[in-house]
Amino acid sequence: MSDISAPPITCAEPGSFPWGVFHERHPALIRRIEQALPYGPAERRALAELLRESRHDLVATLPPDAPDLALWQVWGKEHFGRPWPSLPFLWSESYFYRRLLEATGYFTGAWQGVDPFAPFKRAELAGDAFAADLAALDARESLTEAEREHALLTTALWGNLADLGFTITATASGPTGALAADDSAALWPLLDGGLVHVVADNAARELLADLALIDHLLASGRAGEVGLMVKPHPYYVSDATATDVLACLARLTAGSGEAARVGARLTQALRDGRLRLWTHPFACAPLPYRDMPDDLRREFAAAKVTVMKGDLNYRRLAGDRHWPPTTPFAEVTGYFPGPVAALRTVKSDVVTGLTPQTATTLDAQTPTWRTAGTHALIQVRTGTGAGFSRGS
Ligand SMILES: O=P(O)(O)OC[C@@]1(O)O[C@H](CO)[C@@H](O)[C@@H]1O
Repeated sequence: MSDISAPPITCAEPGSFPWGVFHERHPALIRRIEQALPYGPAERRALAELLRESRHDLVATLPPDAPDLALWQVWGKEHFGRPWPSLPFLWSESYFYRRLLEATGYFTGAWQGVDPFAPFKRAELAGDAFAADLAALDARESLTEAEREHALLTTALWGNLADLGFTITATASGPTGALAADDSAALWPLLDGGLVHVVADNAARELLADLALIDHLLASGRAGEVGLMVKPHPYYVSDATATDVLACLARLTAGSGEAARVGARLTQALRDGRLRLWTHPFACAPLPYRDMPDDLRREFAAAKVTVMKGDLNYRRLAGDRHWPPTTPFAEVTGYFPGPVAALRTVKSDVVTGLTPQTATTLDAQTPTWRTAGTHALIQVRTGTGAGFSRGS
C-alpha cells in the first residue's frame, strides 16, 4: 500500500495554484454568477460573506436546517472552526461549493432547486463549439473500428478541458494532444461485455463526448450495461447532474445524422436499463474515494471497470497529496474495489504514475504543465482492489 502520509495539498502558500483558486477563480466565478442570475440582496450578501470567510476567516458550519447537515457533521468534524487555508484543498474547495449553494438558496426557499451554474451550462449547449461537436459525430462513421474507438476515447479525454470552473481563469487554448501517461491499451481488454461504470464530470461538451463513448460501448457489445454516475445536485461549476444528462440527450436527439441516431439509441438504452443513471451522496463528498462507504464500494466492485472522468475525480481517486510523481498509480488506487481507469486533463497539482524521464522532462520543459490543461493522462489499474473480493 502507498504511504498515505504524503502531505495533503492545501491553499496556505500564497501564489500556489490552490491559493489562486480561492483568491482569483472564486471571486471571478461569483461575479459571473451574479451577472447571470438576478439574485437579490440577501443572496448577494451571502455570496460576498462566503468569499470573505473562505479567504480570511474560520470555517463556519452549515445552518441547522441544511438537508445534508448530518453528513457534513461527519465529513467536516475535524475542519469546522479552523482557518480555511490550513485545510486540505480537496476539503476546502468542496465545502466552498456546498456553501455557494447555501448562499444562493439552492436547498430552501424560493430559489430552491435553481442551479446557479445553469446559465453557463445552457450557453455551452447552445454554442458553436457544441454544434461542431455534434456535427463531428458524422465523421466517425467512415473510420475503422479501431480508429473510431481511439477517436471516441480521445474526445472523451480532452472533453474534460471544457470545464467551466477551469476556463474562468485558464489561458490554455485547447487540446494539445500531449499525454503524460497512456495506458489505453490496458483499458480495452477490460471491456468484455459486462457492466462498466462511468463517473461523469462536466456537463455539456464533456458529457456529449462521454455519451458518444457510452453509446459505442453499448452498441459494439464492449459493455452489456453502463452505469453513468452523476452528481445528486450542482457541484464544481459545470458538474453534470441527471438534468444535464437529459439536456444533452435532448440536443443529440434534436440533431441530425449520427447525433440523432446516438440520441435515439441512448434513449432506448435508458428505457430498457442498459444505460442506468445513478448517484450517491458521496459523489459530492469532500473526501477521497479511499473513504467511500460500503454501499458505494459494492457498486464499483460489481463493474468490469470504473472510468473516472476529470481532474477532481482524479484528485479523489489518487488522494489530493504531494505524491512523488513516479508513485505507481496502481499503488495509490490499490484500495479501489475493482479495475479503474482515469481519463483526465491535468488541471491541478496531484499526479502519479509517471516514468522518471517523463516527470523530469515535463517539469523542466513545461513548468506549468500540472495546472495549465496542456497535458492529459489515461491511467488504468487492471486488478481488483486489495482486500476486497467482487460481490462481497
Ligand atoms: O474535475 P474537473 O472538472 O476536471 O476540474 C475541476 C477543476 O477545475 O477544479 C479544481 C481546481 O479548482 C481542479 O481540480 C480543476 O482545475
